[in-house]
Amino acid sequence: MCDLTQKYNVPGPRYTSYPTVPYWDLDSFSGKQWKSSVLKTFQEDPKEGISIYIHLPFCENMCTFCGCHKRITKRHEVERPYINAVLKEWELYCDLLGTRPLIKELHLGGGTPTFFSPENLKILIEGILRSGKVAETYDFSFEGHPNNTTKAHLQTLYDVGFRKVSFGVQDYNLTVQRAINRIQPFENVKNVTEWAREIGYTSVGHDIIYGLPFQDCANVEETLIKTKAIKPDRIAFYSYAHVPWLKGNGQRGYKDSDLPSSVVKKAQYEMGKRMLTEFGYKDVGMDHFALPTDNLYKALVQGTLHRNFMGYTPYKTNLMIGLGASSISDSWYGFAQNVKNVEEYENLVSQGVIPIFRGHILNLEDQIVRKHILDIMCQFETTWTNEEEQEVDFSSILENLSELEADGLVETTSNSIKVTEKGRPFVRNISMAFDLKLHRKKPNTRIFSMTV
Ligand SMILES: C=Cc1c2[nH]c(c1C)Cc1[nH]c(c(CCC(=O)O)c1C)Cc1[nH]c(c(C)c1CCC(=O)O)Cc1[nH]c(c(C)c1C=C)C2
Ligand SMILES: C[C@H]1O[C@@H](n2cnc3c(N)ncnc32)[C@H](O)[C@@H]1O
Ligand code: MET
Ligand code: SF4
Repeated sequence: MCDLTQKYNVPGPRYTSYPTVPYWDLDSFSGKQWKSSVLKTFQEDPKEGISIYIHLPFCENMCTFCGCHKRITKRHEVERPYINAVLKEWELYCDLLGTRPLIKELHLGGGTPTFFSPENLKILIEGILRSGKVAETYDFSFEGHPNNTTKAHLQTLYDVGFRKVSFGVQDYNLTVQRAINRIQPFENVKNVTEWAREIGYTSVGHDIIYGLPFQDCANVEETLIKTKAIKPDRIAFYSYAHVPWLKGNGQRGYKDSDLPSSVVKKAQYEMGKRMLTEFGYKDVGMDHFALPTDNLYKALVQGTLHRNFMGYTPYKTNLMIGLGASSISDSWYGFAQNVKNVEEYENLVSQGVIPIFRGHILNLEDQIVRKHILDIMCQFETTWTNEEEQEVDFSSILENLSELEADGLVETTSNSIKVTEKGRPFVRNISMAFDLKLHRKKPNTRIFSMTV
């Protein structure tokens, strides 16, 4: 296993989208095209419903491992103007759609959604729901910080329809916590998990990371043993993505040599996977484990699992609107990203402008490749048709896969591939074989994190 780990430990995308952001064709994108692609998808099937992602970018403290877009502040006066801007942006989209959309999925991410007071979160959600209708089956979720999530946060969001929450845990070891500037006692995680259950949340998730600075196998083991004691319904078991070159993400305070080697990292993953399986969790797909009772695992079994910018989700909608600074929207025919700076975001919205600054419209080849990458990520297999072969160079994809096949990670036929059990930890590498844009133009600077 070690040899394969070293062989396949290369920089690679996480495929929350295809094409990945660095490969968007910015020149042929315009706001006008974006709006018409949103409208086209919405009108194709208004009953399908839409997903909404809301980015809430503030945190009180900077965790130095974090790769998310956030702004560190203790000034809570920022809450109201930000929420007003998000509601205004939502109004701009509702005007474009011309009718109250059906909302199937709503996710609050960050940053730290629980930086905001329960009252302000209530204003936000009620404002969103006023211009939309909630679908019969719906999924509302948020990311909570165990250090500042209160019973009032959990109750308030429950009352407006939230049933799913995930908490950032990362690691329980104090040395690791000091290195990532995130002191977070087990008690805090236990409390918020228990409160969520008492209130009636049906899915509580914990995010755990391996590959953190100063973290060895024993730390991951200890973290998972503690986790077992409170048995969250879902566990995101992430590989630490070291991308200090991304502007403003704050990854600092430790040296590259403080990070576990790729061999240790792989051992942490293997051990974690073994332990989680013993504890009764199912491997759902890249990074995700769930109890068999959780709807993410049920979606995997039923073949309805989907992946978008929020990660894995049990529901697929073709239209996903991302609100807030830095959010990415997906209209199925295109992607668009909002400006990242909070002031610029608020200014543009107040002028009545949908605040996107870049995007990509998918051509036919992109659409076909995206479908197969999604199938690999969500179903671990995919099959293509003769018609698709007219548009996409599958022979070069098969060629890209030949080495992965020789290593026993995939099984291929002339028009299909299946990821083997041994190949599962390498889904990023397998997806890369389909990424024709990456093969045509290899990045000449560092962009992606390592795949292991
Ligand atoms: C809560 C924070 C977020 C996490 N993922 C996203 C957010 C807002 C969404 C997201 N993740 C990436 C992109 C860029 C689009 C793309 O390249 O497909 C978006 C919009 C990719 C990404 N995520 C992380 C990194 C370092 C990158 C870019 C480069 C790469 O692909 O390696 C780090 C990271 N962020 C989150 C997780 C769980 C994670 C690493 C495991 C959460
Ligand atoms: C939303 C979740 O994203 C994860 N997360 C944030 N930044 C990184 C990173 N650089 N590497 C891996 N996981 C990360 C954390 O586990 C957080 O809780
Ligand atoms: N900010 C929260 C935490 O760190 C949610 C996950 S990170 C986006 O716990
Ligand atoms: S991990 Fe969460 S709390 Fe920490 S900086 Fe990132 S978004 Fe903020």
